[in-house]
Amino acid sequence: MNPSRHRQRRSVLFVPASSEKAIAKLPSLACDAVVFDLEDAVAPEAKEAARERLRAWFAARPKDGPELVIRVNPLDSEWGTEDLLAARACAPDAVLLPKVDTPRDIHDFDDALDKTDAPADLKLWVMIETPKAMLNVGALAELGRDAAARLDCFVAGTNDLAKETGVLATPDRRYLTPWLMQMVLAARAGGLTVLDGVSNDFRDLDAFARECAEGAAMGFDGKTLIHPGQIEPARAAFSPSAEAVAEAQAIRAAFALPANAGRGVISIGGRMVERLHLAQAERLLARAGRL
Ligand SMILES: CC(C)(COP(=O)(O)OP(=O)(O)OC[C@H]1O[C@@H](n2cnc3c(N)ncnc32)[C@H](O)[C@@H]1OP(=O)(O)O)[C@@H](O)C(=O)NCCC(=O)NCCSC(=O)C[C@H](O)C(=O)O
Ligand SMILES: [Mg+2]
Repeated sequence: MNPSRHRQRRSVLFVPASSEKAIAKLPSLACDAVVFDLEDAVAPEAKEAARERLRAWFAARPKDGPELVIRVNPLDSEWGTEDLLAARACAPDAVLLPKVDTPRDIHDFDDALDKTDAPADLKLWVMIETPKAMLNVGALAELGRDAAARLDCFVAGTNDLAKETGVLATPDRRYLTPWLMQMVLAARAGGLTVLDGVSNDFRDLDAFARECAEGAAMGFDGKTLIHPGQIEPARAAFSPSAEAVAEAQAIRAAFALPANAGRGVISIGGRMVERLHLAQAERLLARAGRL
């Protein structure tokens, strides 16, 4: 398994690459990953200066800190090639590709990266935000099954999905939820991490905490964020809770009892617990241990 797939991606903050002020704020922020945006958050006339700002920032990048990602414009847009070259020069941990429709788009981008002699450990994240990407999400995820593949992470683009489909983005996300679940399922099949979409209403942190809890329950690994105030609620929601850790420890302890050594299924507190639950508990404890 690719080591980057074990990284925590609970809180993933978008930062417009054009915003000097937002970039200057980064050392004080405790998010798991930062996505420097060259796409929708940057006006056409500001793209070139934004690339230059990124080059300068990455040249003095801190040794430790969050995972660093650059979102480029699509390769076939007027900014795509320059963005790709700037990303290559910055050497982030990953590049995030928006508006992907088909596996061909990923192959083309991968080939373009190879032509720049990009290192094999430069990862590729992909926005799932078009109707075609939704229809192809299983085939897109398949590309992550190869251990050497760059493809590492799906990011839900709920704003673009709403725009392209006409679906109403209600606060409870009732019309978007089936597609989000499909994305989680596909990501699991392909061994990818998968991040929930952004919440635009960044001042309402109660609603945001509910949306994070919902995203965690849906199986997302973390949430993409647009504002520093969203970091802490996301971190909390996507970390194993004290109750979940205690329950996992109880399952581990029960199976460690000599009386249960040869048993596949036991009962704990009136509930059936099988060895698959033990495996699940071990995974949760390992994750909690890494945090
Ligand atoms: C949404 C914002 C424009 C709001 O900005 P602002 O009004 O400045 O907020 P505050 O005054 O509350 O900011 C307080 C301080 O925090 C800094 N700040 C704000 N946002 C960020 C950030 N994202 N990263 C780092 N620092 C940030 C401010 O500079 C203030 O600093 P200080 O005064 O020194 O204390 C703004 O939050 C913003 O631009 N957010 C990011 C927007 C973005 O990147 N959008 C693109 C990605 S989302 C997307 O495209 C989704 C997807 O593709 C889809 O289809 O759904
Ligand atoms: Mg988008």
